[in-house]
Order: sequence, then C-alpha cells, then structure tokens
Amino acid sequence: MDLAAHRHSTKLRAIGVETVGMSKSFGGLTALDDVSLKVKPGSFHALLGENGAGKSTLVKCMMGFYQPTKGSVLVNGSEVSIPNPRAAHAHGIGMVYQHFTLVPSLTAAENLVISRANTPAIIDWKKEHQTLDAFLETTPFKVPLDKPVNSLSAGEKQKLEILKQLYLDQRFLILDEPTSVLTPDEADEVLGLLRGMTDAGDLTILMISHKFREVTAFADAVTVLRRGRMVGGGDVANLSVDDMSHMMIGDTTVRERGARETSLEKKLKLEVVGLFAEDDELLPALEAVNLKVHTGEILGIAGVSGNGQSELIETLSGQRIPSDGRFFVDGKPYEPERKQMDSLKVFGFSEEPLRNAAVPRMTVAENMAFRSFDKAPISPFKGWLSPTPIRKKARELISSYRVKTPSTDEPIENLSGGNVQRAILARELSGTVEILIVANPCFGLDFASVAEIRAQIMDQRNKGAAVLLVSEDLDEILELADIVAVMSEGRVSFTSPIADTDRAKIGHAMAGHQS
Ligand SMILES: Nc1ncnc2c1ncn2[C@@H]1O[C@H](COP(=O)(O)OP(=O)(O)OP(=O)(O)O)[C@@H](O)[C@H]1O
Repeated sequence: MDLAAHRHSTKLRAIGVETVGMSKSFGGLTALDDVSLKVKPGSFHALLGENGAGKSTLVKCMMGFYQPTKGSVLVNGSEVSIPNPRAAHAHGIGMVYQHFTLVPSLTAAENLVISRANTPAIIDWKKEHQTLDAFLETTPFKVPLDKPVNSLSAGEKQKLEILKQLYLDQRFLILDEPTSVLTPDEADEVLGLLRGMTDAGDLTILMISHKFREVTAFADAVTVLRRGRMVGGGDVANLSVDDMSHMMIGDTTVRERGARETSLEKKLKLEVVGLFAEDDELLPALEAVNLKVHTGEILGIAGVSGNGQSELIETLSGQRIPSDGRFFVDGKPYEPERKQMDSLKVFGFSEEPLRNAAVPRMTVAENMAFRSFDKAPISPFKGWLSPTPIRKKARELISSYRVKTPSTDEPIENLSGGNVQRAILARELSGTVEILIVANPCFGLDFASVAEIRAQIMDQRNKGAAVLLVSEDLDEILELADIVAVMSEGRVSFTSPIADTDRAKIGHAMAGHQS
C-alpha cells in the first residue's frame, strides 16, 4: 500500500489545541492580552467577540501567520513551535477561510491532489482516484469529484474546502465565519456534518461566528473575547444568548430598530429596465433584469453570491458598463456618474469596502471625507484638503457609528474588518439620502453593529429613501425588505411582497428552483 493510501486508511483522531497567555501588540495597540483558550479534542468550540475584539489575531497566532508577543500553543498538551502556517499544518491545524481558495477551472479531484505538499511531478491519476475514493469513504462530505469547481454550488465549494483540510490530515479546523456564503439550508447541512465528525471524535472545530443561532445549534463550548481579553465562556448548554451577548459588549446598549412606518405616499423612484451586463470573463452576468424601487421602500435582492448581484451593484454605481438596458430616476433617464449621483442624492455601499470604497493607506479621517472632499467646509479651495474640519467631522462620525480606531489619523487598513465597514457606512449614510444602494452591509459585523446598521437603513427608508438592498443573508432580507426579489443565474427569478412569502419559498428560489 502506498503512503497516501495508508495514511487515509488509519483513522486519524481529533486533536486538542490550547493557547497559554497569548498576547499580541501592533505598535502601541494591544490586540490580544493574555488569552488562554482551551479547545478540547472532539469539541465544537465557538469564538465570539465584537468587531475588533481580537478573534482573527488569536487564530492567526495559532496558525503561524503572526508571531505572538508572548504566549505559547499546546497541541494535545505539549508545547509546539509555530513559526509559519506550514508548521501549523504539520501539527494538524488547518483553517477554512470565508472566501474560497480553490482553483475554479480545475476539478474537485485535481484541487485536492495539487493541494498536497508532496504532489509528484507526474501524477498517476488512476491511483490518485482510488486513494480519493477510499478517503471519501471515511468522511460524511460528498462532493462530485470530476466536475470543475466553478460549476459547483457555494455549499459544495465550502464542503470541498473542508474536505481539502481533512484530506491534508488537519484534525483541528479553524473556521472563520464559514457560512457567510451559504444558503440557510447549506449552512445547516455543513455545520451538521462537522458536528457529526466532532461527536465521533474525528475532528475538533474552532469556529469564529457572529451568528448566535449557529453557536447555540452546533457548538458545545464557547469563548468570548472583548478588547483583546478573554471575558467568559463555558458550555453552550449553560449559557443563554443574553449571557453571551452581555459578555461580548458589556453594558453597551444595542440600538433598537425603529418601526416600519407606512404613512408615506409611495412614488416610483428608481427603475431598472431590461438590464444586460457581462462579467469580467465576458460571460453573461445579467439578463433582462427589471426592477422598481419606490420611495419609503426597501427592495431586498436575495440570492447566493455569484448570481449577478455584484454586476447589478456595479452597473448601478457606474463601475461597470451595461451591455444593454436603462436606468430611470423619478421617471427621467439616469446615468450613474458622480454629478448625477450627487444631485439626485444617490448613495452606495459596495462589497469589500476596504478594496472597493476606501484607500487603505490613507487615514480614517481622510477616508471618511471622500464623499465631501471637494465641497466646503472640508475643502475651501479645490484640491486642498483641510485637516481640521476633516478630523472634526470624522470624530463625530466615529462616535455616532462606534468605529473603533486608535485615532482619526490611523491608516484605515489597520482597523478590523467590521470597523472599516462601519467607517465607510458612516460616510455614505451621513447626508440626506434619496436613493440608497447597499450590498451585504452587515457582512462580518457583530450583532450590536448589525442592529445599528439595520436601524440606520430603516431610518433612511422611513424618511422616504428608496433602498435597494442586496443581501446574501436571508434573515436581513426578512427583517428589512418590503419587497423581495431573488436573483438566480443573472435573472430575477422570483418577486413578492415580503408579507406574502416566507423563508422556505425564498430559500427554494435562491437554490435555483423555479416556483
Ligand atoms: N496588522 C495590524 N496592524 C495594526 N493593527 C491591527 C492589525 N491587525 C489587527 N489590528 C488591530 O487589532 C485589533 C483586533 O483586530 P482583529 O482583526 O483581531 O479583530 P476581530 O475580532 O477579528 O474583528 P472582526 O470581527 O471585525 O474581524 C483591532 O483593533 C485591529 O484594528
């Protein structure tokens, strides 16, 4: 029997990992302060904490991406040295990221085989397939091996990411918000399978999550971080959601969303007619999309990512030229370019704000001033940025949107993901808004920030804004939208007032079934 076949025939068992007194500073900032986390072998452990609490820093230290300032890692009780991710892998510690890392044009089998450090120069595919089949027998995850990855659903891709880690013999998996790209059914399926493997003692999971529902349904233990310190945790069975949220934010009050007001007279505000667009590979991404958004209304676009939503947002915000179709605002033709956006008060919030809507190396204050940088009082003379009003305005926004930053002068790229998002949203929502176009505004945010941002969006709607909300989070659509439209393969496949539909019907349409 060859080595790979032998490896997969001996059943590998879950391993336990601990951090002892782990601290990490970035310059003067202590991101992690004396954290001792114990994840028992075969447990499903959740790591909770608000944005910027230190979760990513902790797991990056465990994975060898960062060297801790102090502290150590134990694997099955023995101290190990993890100078880099390769060393973490050698100790059986692997990580599954929010975003996919597979090669789209290769098959699942090819992706697995090339992921091995010891892939031979000439691959004996017959033998590899036999080994893969034998390996699949040992896991509950089933994925078609011979299809290119780009033809798999998001759920299948996520399963393949996990399979890849198991194939590489990682028996301690760190998952960073693993379900953010999945439909609710896919999320439950993937987490259920993982829970089965932990119960069987084959795997240990450490999952970063902001979703209490997932933590209570699938995790058995939890650790909560706040401002870099471990503030609590224990068995999930002994903790309520209130206990966990209190550990996360202390006595900070969570903003309640205002009621949905219906008194305003509705008027057609934004219309998309016969929109066609291509993606970056020049393949059809949008086909004959028609949408209407009225004043004082939120149109929620649901769908699994990659079904045309990004292209829709990009065409509406002038970042992609449509191949056909027209936009109207107040019944008049609309071109999404800066001048019209300003005069018609169209505001937008794109996905991945650090990449698409910010200049990473510039300061928080400068990034918050972008929208208004060529207008008084920020710039009394064109082209000259006046730092004092920029900082003053930034300080106001930082406090009302609870952006955690050491100062207004910190480069925005040093903020945690959630805080970059809050800074950009603060910038976009701070003026008078008539049309608001937002994509996944709460992606990766902690529950208190989610409540805050959703309240802000509802406020804008109640004040009469027409809101187009693209979201992969069905709970967000159910909570905010007046009308829901589902995008599937570049088309609007389903539309309904939210009151006349439900989670199952929308989920069904998201999965690509015609109803
Ligand atoms: N490379 C870095 N340089 C400077 N500061 C950093 C760096 N990485 C993280 N930080 C800071 O460390 C703190 C912890 O950030 P971290 O990303 O670990 O938080 P998190 O809990 O993962 O947050 P989120 O839920 O938003 O992802 C934050 O204040 C962040 O600004």
